[in-house]
Amino acid sequence: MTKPAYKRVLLKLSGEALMGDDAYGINRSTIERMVADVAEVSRMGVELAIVIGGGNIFRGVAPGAQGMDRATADYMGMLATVMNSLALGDAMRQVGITARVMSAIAIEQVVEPYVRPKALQYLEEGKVVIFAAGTGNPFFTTDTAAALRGSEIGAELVLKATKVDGVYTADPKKDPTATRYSTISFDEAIARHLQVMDATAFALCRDQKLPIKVFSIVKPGALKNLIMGGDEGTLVHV
Ligand SMILES: Nc1ncnc2c1ncn2[C@@H]1O[C@H](COP(=O)(O)OP(=O)(O)O)[C@@H](O)[C@H]1O
Ligand SMILES: O=c1ccn([C@@H]2O[C@H](COP(=O)(O)OP(=O)(O)O)[C@@H](O)[C@H]2O)c(=O)[nH]1
Repeated sequence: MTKPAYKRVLLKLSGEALMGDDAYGINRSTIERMVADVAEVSRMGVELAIVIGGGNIFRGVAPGAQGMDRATADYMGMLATVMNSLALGDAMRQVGITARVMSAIAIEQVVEPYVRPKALQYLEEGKVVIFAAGTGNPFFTTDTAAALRGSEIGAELVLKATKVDGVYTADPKKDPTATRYSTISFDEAIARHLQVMDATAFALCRDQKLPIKVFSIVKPGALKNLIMGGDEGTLVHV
């Protein structure tokens, strides 16, 4: 059997992708499918850390948050990521994968706090680590949390799993003539204001020389193919 191309990666799962075709919340079959993909990679011996979004439950800049203090709305968004993280951790347990949820916000009765050496220990033990509550700070996103935690744990790659299959010249949901890049530099992605990830996340990864792969969460087998070094999605590089 050929070996995985990576030893340690950080996977960013979009909260909205968890909705599947539902209007909000967590779609059961969608989470089960995602977990099956993650479990397959974890069983190959790849050390896997996950950051999950919260957009399926709450988004700080959503219409429902209109008139709210931005920081308060963002804290609600971070708490939403804790719920998704718990759901994901439990779904992993059900397929026999040991996962540990660590929160950037102290809520000790619910999940253990994020402590970097502990996270590294779990990864070395082959456990999947799920980083909840984003960066713990308002005005940031879970994409930035992925860049931050990915840098902290020395991941070789940030994998951004999303609804589109890569980075396009424009938002493919709005512009059907948009074309996909197979690779793009951080500087170009930032300069062109490509909205697939926020500029803070791009800039942090650029400074840390941490490449990002944007790929489809909907395409079956894409995660495994990517881990095996296959051509998938868009590589964002220094
Ligand atoms: N240049 C672009 N290339 C690819 N996707 C883009 C681009 N600009 C905007 N998008 C949008 O960004 C979304 C991906 O962002 P993502 O963070 O996964 O969504 P979420 O906000 O649910 O986390 C896609 O659904 C796509 O419609
Ligand atoms: O470090 C962080 C991470 C997230 N959030 C809030 O949590 C929400 C959900 O995260 P995100 O939008 O990144 O999730 P996704 O797009 O992946 O569903 C955001 O809108 C923010 O309001 C935040 O304030 N700080």
